[in-house]
Amino acid sequence: MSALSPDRAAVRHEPLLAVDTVTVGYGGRHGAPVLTEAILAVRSAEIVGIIGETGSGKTTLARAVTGLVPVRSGRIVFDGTEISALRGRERRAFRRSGRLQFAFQDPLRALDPELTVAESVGEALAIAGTADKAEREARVADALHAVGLPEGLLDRYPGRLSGGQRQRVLLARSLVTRPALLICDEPVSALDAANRGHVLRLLADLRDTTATSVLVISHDLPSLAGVADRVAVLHRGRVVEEGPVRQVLEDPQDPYTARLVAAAPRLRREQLLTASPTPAS
Ligand SMILES: Nc1ncnc2c1ncn2[C@@H]1O[C@H](COP(=O)(O)OP(=O)(O)OP(=O)(O)O)[C@@H](O)[C@H]1O
Repeated sequence: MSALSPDRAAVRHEPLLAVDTVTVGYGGRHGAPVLTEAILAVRSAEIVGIIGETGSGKTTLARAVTGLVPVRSGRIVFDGTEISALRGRERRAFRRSGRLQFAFQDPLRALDPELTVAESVGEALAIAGTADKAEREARVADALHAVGLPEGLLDRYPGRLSGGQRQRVLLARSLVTRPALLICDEPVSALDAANRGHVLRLLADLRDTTATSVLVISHDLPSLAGVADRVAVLHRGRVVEEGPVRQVLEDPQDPYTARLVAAAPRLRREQLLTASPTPAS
């Protein structure tokens, strides 16, 4: 597929997630659409980045995939199920399964201040129906280990964690249900350079060791360049370009993408990927 003009071929090969000509708007059927006929495919063990300026519709796309806003037209298929058509009990069951997880934009507000790290991370498992307490504790410990957080933080409340630690707790909470697809909305925007490198590397490790697919939303092109296999460029609610990250960065076909690339700091993919992890405590 060419980088320009994302086409329906991308969704014919039954990827893990297929967003097929999806239009979304707020304020009822007469409000202007903020996402127009969006097409996107995420395959197994692939990191796909969504890039676009503020207000371009990135979060709306993620919210549509997670069922938080209804689609006006088009369909969203996840692992063979048309999730945009699920209603009521079926939709609740799908959500509870934790197969598709969404880590929100703001790590401070997304964590309940009244829950310890252990309670926060364990909550997702309890919701997913993992009743056995010992199993829950083991899975919580595994998830914390996976994101590089020491077990000593299990009993801490979010108010006593750094921004980087909170972001990792959020990731641990999303990972604990072993999702097939993880959607991260601006996972590194609140972090300093060292923590940013660590979180991006975590996402890459997750893909490589557990074949988890990740959809990463960011307005920061260098961050995406360091971790994504493919990127989709959103401009005014439309996917204007989509393709392998190197191709899109080195040979942008859409004028808007070309402007984004030209404006990005000259950070090289290799530099980001070799950023060494920093201790979390
Ligand atoms: N709940 C809502 N009700 C009405 N309009 C909304 C709502 N949420 C978002 N919008 C509008 O939809 C458009 C897309 O917003 P969205 O949050 O998806 O953009 P974004 O690309 O994620 O932006 P940012 O990078 O600033 O997070 C914007 O014009 C925004 O004002």
